[in-house]
Amino acid sequence: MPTFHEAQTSVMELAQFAASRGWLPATSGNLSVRVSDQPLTFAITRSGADKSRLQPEDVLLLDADMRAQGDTPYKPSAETTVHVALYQKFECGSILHVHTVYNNLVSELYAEQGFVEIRGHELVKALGHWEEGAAVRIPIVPNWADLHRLGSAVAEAAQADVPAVLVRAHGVYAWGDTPDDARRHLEAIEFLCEYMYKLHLARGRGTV
Ligand SMILES: CSCCC(=O)C(=O)COP(=O)(O)O
Ligand SMILES: [Zn+2]
Repeated sequence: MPTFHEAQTSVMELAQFAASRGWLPATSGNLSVRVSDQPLTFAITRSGADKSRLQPEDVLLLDADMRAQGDTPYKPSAETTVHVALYQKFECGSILHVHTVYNNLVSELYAEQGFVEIRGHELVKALGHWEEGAAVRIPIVPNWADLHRLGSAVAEAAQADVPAVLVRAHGVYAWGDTPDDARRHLEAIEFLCEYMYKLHLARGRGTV
């Protein structure tokens, strides 16, 4: 498990990476790294920070009740509820939440069935599925305004073998055992969302 200082640095590096891809527009998104298990503590971005230029003080150490450890004038991410619910369900070490046009489009296209299925695509290997013709179903949950309800909905929908949940017309939560794993999963999910949307368009035009 990392120290708070190490986790803080990881959160800042992850934010730099996601921001460089344009995945954290208009202060959206939140990122966290687990620091301890029992009791649960984790480093997470503060609410409203511009995640493309985080300073160390923009990353807070919180407990499972979302109380900041140590002095800070800042409030934790409004979506800390989702991070806590996922850390309590899984032993993951890092959780990343981003808003992108492609993950939003896919969440709308497949919202009614409650998941998007990706079958037989090479990049599902990056999500841990190496078997022939593997399929993954990424759950899609409503964008509940009540953030405790949103946290419960994401955690209930989350499956151990698919490290992501889409929130309709909002964004995606992706996680992994380590910050690098979470980042790889997020990159794969974003690639696959772009692919699924463009495949949908191409099929509509009859070009594939
Ligand atoms: C300005 S984006 C709306 C809130 C949101 O969805 C988000 O991801 C950022 O919220 P935070 O409190 O973590 O800054
Ligand atoms: Zn969000």
